[in-house]
This record gives sequence, C-alpha cells and structure tokens, in this order.
Amino acid sequence: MDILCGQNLGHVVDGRWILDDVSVSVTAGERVALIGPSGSGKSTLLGLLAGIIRPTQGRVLFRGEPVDGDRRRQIALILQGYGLVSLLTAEENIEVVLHATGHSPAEARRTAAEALETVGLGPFATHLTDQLSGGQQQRMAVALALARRPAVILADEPTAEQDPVHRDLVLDRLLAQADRGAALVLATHDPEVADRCDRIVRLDDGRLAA
Ligand SMILES: Nc1ncnc2c1ncn2[C@@H]1O[C@H](COP(=O)(O)OP(=O)(O)OP(=O)(O)O)[C@@H](O)[C@H]1O
Repeated sequence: MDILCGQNLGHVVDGRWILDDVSVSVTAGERVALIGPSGSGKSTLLGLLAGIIRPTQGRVLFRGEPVDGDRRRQIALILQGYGLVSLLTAEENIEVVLHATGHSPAEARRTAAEALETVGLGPFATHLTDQLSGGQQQRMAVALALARRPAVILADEPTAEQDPVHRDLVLDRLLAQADRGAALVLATHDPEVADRCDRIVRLDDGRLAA
C-alpha cells in the first residue's frame, strides 16, 4: 500500500504553474529518486508531499489520510537550507526535536549521539551549528531525520555538499532506512544516487516526464 501519495498536484506561484498535474506515490521500504533539471519543481514537490506547502490543486495522503497533525510528524523533510538552529549545538538541535515529540531527556540525548555518530559527526556533537561546515551541517540535517525514525524521509539533494566518502556514507545511511520500512524520496542531480534507488521519477518543467 502507498504510504505517501500525491494526487494530481499543481502549484501556482506568481500566476505561473510551477507544478502541473503531478501524481507520485511511494510505498513502505521503497527508495525513489526524484530527478530533473534545476528549476523543474523537485523542491516544490517535496514541500507539497511533506505538507509544508499547500497545493493549489490536488492532494497529498499519508496512509490514505490528509497530511496534518501527527501524520505530518511522521514525515521528515531534509531541506537544502538544512533547517537547523544556528545557535544550538549539533546534539541540541536533535534533542530539541526529540523532546518535542515525546522522548525523555536521556533518550533524546542517547538517540542524538547515535545519530550524529552514524553520519560521522560524533566528535562534533557539542559544536555550535554555526561552527560546522556546510557539508557537516547537511549531515546534521540527515542525522536529525534519522533520529526521528520517521515513516517517510523526503530529502532535497542530501549529498550535494559531500565529498565522495561522505556522499556514500550519507547515502548508505538514508537507503538503510528503507530496510526498516521507511519510504524514501531523494531529489538529486547525482546519477549514482539515482542508480541506487529502486525507481526514478523525472520532472521536466513542472510536469512528470515520460
Ligand atoms: N517561492 C517562490 N517564488 C517564486 N518562484 C518560485 C518559488 N519557489 C519556486 N519557484 C520557482 O519554481 C520553479 C521550481 O523550483 P524548485 O526549487 O522546486 O525546482 P528544483 O527542481 O528543486 O530546482 P533545483 O534543482 O535547482 O533545486 C523554479 O522556476 C523556481 O524559480
């Protein structure tokens, strides 16, 4: 069964349809690569699927229900801008989110430490986000998504800032989430990332390409 399903999605910005009649779905354990030229609408589609952008047309269903409240919390969106709090440390960024979703302080601390370790950021756990490089901040954003153990991970070019070694590490960690049943949608310009997914969805000028 589809875990997340976007039906006939359309989105207008400044009178222009930047997405037009796009239907896309992903099942539990599936890894989908979202590809297409710059400006083709990949980030917009991820925002719609995550429930943070309201579609002009169409709807998004999570396990058959509208994406709101608790259902939205089961979807992690890794943004290109990372969405981190710059004045908190790496571990605090994750702990804050885990607290807010019901983890005890001890559990939040342990889970944050594990997640940072898993993306190679163990030694940077107590560093302020501002003091980390762009690539390290991107891995923090990935660690945050992993720590939440969401049902769906939507990631916007999650390896774009990584060197080859860390690119493979991030990709391994994300793809492994599918083994525990998570659904993944990875927007990417990297053919090797797309090759490691189960299926490719291509956008071209706001429409699904054949
Ligand atoms: N808030 C906005 N205001 C105006 N135009 C926007 C806005 N958001 C997106 N767009 C436009 O919508 C189109 C799709 O943008 P989007 O960021 O979704 O593309 P993308 O495929 O993710 O690109 P990239 O690969 O460069 O990240 C672009 O033409 C962009 O300029």
